[in-house]
Amino acid sequence: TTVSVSASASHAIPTTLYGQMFEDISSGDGGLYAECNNFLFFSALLFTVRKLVLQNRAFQQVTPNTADALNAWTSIGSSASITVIADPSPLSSALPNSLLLSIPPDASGELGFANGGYWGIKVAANTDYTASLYYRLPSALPNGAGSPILTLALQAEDGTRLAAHSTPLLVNATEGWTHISAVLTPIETPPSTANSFTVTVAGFAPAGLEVHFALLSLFPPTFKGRVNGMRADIAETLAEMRPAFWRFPGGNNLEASGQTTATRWQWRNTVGPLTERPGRVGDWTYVNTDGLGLLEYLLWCEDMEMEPFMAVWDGYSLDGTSITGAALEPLIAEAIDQINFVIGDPATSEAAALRASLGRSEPFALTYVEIGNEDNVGRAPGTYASRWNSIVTNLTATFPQLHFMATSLTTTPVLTPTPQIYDIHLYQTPKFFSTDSFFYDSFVRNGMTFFEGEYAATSTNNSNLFGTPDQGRLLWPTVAGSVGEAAFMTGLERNADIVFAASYAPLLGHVNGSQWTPNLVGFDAGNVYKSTSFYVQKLFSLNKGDEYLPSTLPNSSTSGTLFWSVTRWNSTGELIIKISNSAASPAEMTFVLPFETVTTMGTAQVITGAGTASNTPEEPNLVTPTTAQIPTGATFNYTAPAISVTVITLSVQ
Ligand SMILES: [NH3+][C@H]1C[C@H](O)[C@@H](O)[C@@H]1CO
Repeated sequence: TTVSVSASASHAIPTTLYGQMFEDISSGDGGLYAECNNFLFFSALLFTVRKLVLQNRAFQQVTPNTADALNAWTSIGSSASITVIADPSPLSSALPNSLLLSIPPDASGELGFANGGYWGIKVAANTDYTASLYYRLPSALPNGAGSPILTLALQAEDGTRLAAHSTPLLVNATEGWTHISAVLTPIETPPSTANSFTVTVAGFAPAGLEVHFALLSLFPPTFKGRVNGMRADIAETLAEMRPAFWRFPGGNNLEASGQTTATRWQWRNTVGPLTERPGRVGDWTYVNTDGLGLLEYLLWCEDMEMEPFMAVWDGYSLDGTSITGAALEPLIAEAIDQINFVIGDPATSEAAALRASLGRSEPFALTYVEIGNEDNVGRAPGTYASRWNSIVTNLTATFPQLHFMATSLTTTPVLTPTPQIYDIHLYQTPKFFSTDSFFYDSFVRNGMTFFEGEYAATSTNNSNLFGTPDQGRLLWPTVAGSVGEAAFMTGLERNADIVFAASYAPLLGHVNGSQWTPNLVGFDAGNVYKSTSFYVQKLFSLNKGDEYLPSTLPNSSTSGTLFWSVTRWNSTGELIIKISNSAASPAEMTFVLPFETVTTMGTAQVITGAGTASNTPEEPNLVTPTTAQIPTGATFNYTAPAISVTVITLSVQ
């Protein structure tokens, strides 16, 4: 195949082209959000039947006085008993439940309870873990009872205490809640992640003891040291691909999961002190703590130098019901407040003043707001057109500088005002992606632009893209799937005059249990797993170029197996040639470049392997990119390996 390249760019490659889509789908609580204790409750849910309402660090949205409500906590000491209760004088109205530790008279020893982390807690020597909790004593201890000692500790599987902090219980803390926080710094690294966070009391009077506990938290070091921040190893992996944007909070998890609007994601419940965040029954079978909330998302975008692509709820519930007309008005007001929390002026907007009160008076950068998620005709009762009209008319009037993204099908229903942007999602087979990089070539150029907000090869079975593994569903991205996605992405670059952003979905998933596979990045308590598709996303994102150079078109028929795109960094003239070869045999290519002086040595970064090969926890680095110097020139040959992605970079004067 000979590829002749034009010297003059046809269009820019937008800086926003490659980014990340996020929603809490075994990815926030128990993942990117660094709180350890959540992991445990989350795992309890995943291990047990879906019926459970997920427990988390603050017993949010659970049924008190049930075994389920304790699911992830285990008592320490046979005479200690623990129960989750609806506290008669709760820590806050947002957190009405607490854990009651009861120790009977004449008990002795260290008694309490433990939390085993989400399939474990990673503990490393010389690392600071911030443990905190609230406690209160329902009744004063008898005089002369002395002060029982409360100990927060990290404990290894064999019972070794890795780090501990002890403090006397304030025996007169009978009415109010006492907050304690301690930094636990182990001096040794335990042999596994099967560690526990323990809370124990000792030295209590013969009369026994009752203590209420609430909002028990254990944080490891976070990305950039942010308080209530992100798990550093996962964050650093995501940062590797230098994403240009972050779509949040969903995805399905934005939506209302029941008949009522009460189950939608509500931004106000996700900001402010953790004691004021009630949590929410999310759309992926577990309760979200909402410890990862709107402000945390916005600060994360700044820490990662990403643009927020923020969604507002649009009145659609995942059960297919939706609200329109006057009933939407309060939700439109809520969306206006949500946007004002991000960009408003504290002097004129209460929501912006709330942001300022939380320490951020300056507005955040925001350009794009998505109206709902996947609210296409197939899922909504055809009310998207009226909801879009009500919402966007109001938001445009209030925020004329923002660009709103529609989530319905581009062909129907007709929307007014006419959307400037549609968010298109595409889940398909590796073969589809390998042969359909021309998806956008036929789109009319009428000013409409597109956000490919979710795409992934999900299954080898094109008649069941979301089935089970034995029906073809991919558990992990495969080389064939990643090669297909790369072919598709060469098409995104060829059509970057109308496609301004794209993100693989879902971004993150826990390898011990999640609601969706495949995911771009997997993780467990101690590790992060980079998939073959992650490497493709990273290679393309780091080697974007900023202008597209037209070249000989690939074979766009369904027999096509070889796809490429040529871009350039305008400032340096450096060329980037991305190639996807999905054929089982190598592809001989000749590149004819219209430049006088082309370097005779270029760099080729290659991802290749068996089509069914995946990076898994068992073989996390089975397929990783290799880098080689290759002979180049004004005309040069390159052999694209079978089932491979190549990114060639070469300097041109
Ligand atoms: N159903 C998929 C599409 C939806 O937007 C996401 O929540 C899901 C996983 O990426």
